[in-house]
Amino acid sequence: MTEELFEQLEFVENPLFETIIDNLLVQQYSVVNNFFSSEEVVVLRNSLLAKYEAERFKKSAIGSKTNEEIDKTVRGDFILWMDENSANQAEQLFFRKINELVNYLNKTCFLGILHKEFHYAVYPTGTFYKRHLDTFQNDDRRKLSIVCYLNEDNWLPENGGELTIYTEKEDLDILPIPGRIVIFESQILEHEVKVVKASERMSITGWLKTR
Ligand SMILES: O=C(O)CCC(=O)C(=O)O
Ligand SMILES: [Fe+2]
Repeated sequence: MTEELFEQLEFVENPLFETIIDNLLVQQYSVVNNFFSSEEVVVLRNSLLAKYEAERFKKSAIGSKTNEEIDKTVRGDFILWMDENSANQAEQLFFRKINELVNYLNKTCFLGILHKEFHYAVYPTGTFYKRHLDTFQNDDRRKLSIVCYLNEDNWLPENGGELTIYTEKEDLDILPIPGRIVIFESQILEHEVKVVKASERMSITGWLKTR
């Protein structure tokens, strides 16, 4: 029997995914270290850097994918949208893992995730993304936000660039440690990227969407 067929017949509980779901239910966010191994991070970072150096990134904008406006006082990162249909090997690896999570969420939580969109992001020194809600971007179909950090191993607290999530209880500062992913409720949690003080901050950010 192929693995795929087996999966369709028997539901296998995944402890990591169960932890993510628990976290989301209790606190509306989940921080997972080593979601991507250090080898996978290297592969993904090299893919990002190759495209960044080929100048395929553009200045980020606010608004929806089709209704964009550039405002450097809000955000200063450079982005490149990923296309799953023409994914290179690194991106195939990325989407395999993300799809595993999406399928699990749909099976266990009936989240009804039908679409997803992801982009690479580079925040050069001095850039930031002011406090916002991801659904301000004219997109109320965004259900879960996912950020995956691709920085070098030696990302130090003094480099800045923390993701700060504003919960009812606290302001949570999360360092963009390589391999770490952060998942949170797009429609509920405001967040920001603090000023990057040294180095270039590299990531993949995306949204799981309904309808
Ligand atoms: O890079 C991050 O930590 C968060 C990015 C973000 O908030 C966004 O792109 O909407
Ligand atoms: Fe955001």
